[in-house]
Amino acid sequence: MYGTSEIVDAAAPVDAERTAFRRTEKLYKLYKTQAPKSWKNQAHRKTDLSGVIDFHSVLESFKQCGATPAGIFKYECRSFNRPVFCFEERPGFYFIPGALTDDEQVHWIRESLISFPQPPNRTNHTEAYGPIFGLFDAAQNNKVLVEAKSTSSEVDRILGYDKTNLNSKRFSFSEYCMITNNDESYKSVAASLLLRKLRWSTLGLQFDWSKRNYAVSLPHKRIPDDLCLVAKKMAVPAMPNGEEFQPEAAIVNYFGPSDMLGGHLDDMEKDWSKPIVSISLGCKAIFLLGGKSREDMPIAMFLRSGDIVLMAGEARECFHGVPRIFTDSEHADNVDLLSQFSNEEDLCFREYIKTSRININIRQVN
Ligand SMILES: O=C(O)CCC(=O)C(=O)O
Ligand SMILES: [Fe+2]
Repeated sequence: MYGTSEIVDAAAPVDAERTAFRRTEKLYKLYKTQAPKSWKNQAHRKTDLSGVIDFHSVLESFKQCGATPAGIFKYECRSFNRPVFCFEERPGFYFIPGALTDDEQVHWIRESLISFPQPPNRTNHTEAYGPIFGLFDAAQNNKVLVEAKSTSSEVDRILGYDKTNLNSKRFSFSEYCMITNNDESYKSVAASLLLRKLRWSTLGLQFDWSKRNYAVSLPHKRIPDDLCLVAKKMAVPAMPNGEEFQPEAAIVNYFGPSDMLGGHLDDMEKDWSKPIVSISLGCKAIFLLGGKSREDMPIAMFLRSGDIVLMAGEARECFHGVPRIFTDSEHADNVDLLSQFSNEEDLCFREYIKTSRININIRQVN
């Protein structure tokens, strides 16, 4: 539940200097109130959501009366048999509400947590720990990541350590009880904490965040065939006639309760006429679609689990970001999704996705 007390915006006079994108981000981002710590549920500043476009309502009213709100139109595409909406002012942006079924959402949440962070795919933890295998399973079984001291080739084999790889960091998961002898020389960290702090994993061609380009020389696997199929199928409305989308890389973003993704452009791919196919899973979020300048007023819209957006052509030049995810039961809009994880063995998925959002965005690089 949202509380009613608010913190006053300390930076009000500075606001005039900020860009329209920053001002809108500020409007929607999560602010904790300065409520006493003893309050059971920490209150949040109430956000005015009346200006946020809800494409599920747009779709419902379109079904009922065949009309769309001003500035939005239904995109007609003969080779695509589900509703797609566009903005008159943002050519190249496509919104496909409820594109994935519940079963498909469950599948991609499992894959995002189990398979996608597996080496050779890199994650935000690779830099610190080297390649780590079985993160989700380790978190589920309360394991701890421990620095491997042994140099035996057997350990190398188990850890998948490649002697030709200059990154010689080697960590592996261990039963908690195995490290209780308190040997100070061993660095260790709980798998559950690493899972909570998982921010991204990269599939296919690996993206190098420090150089902001695709590191083609890094070892990588092809994007899984089933993900390629979904991306090709969903990309159709945004593809030039007769051409097929060729998925080569994907970034998986993992959002915790107070995470946001600041305004940015994705400009490292060669051909901007090809779309980015962006899949939302888990908690509801607000997506901001700006213009070509940070000064252009962004359009705010909700993204729910199963929604897909495409950004191609001119929309590739538009700033965009995710200022907010909703993890409170009133706004998260994930009751149906959570009910899909009701078996005991699915508890760990349920606990994770109850307060998280996952975004898989798939790209054609060349
Ligand atoms: O999380 C989202 O919906 C957008 C992600 C995004 O823009 C990106 O990863 O470049
Ligand atoms: Fe992006």
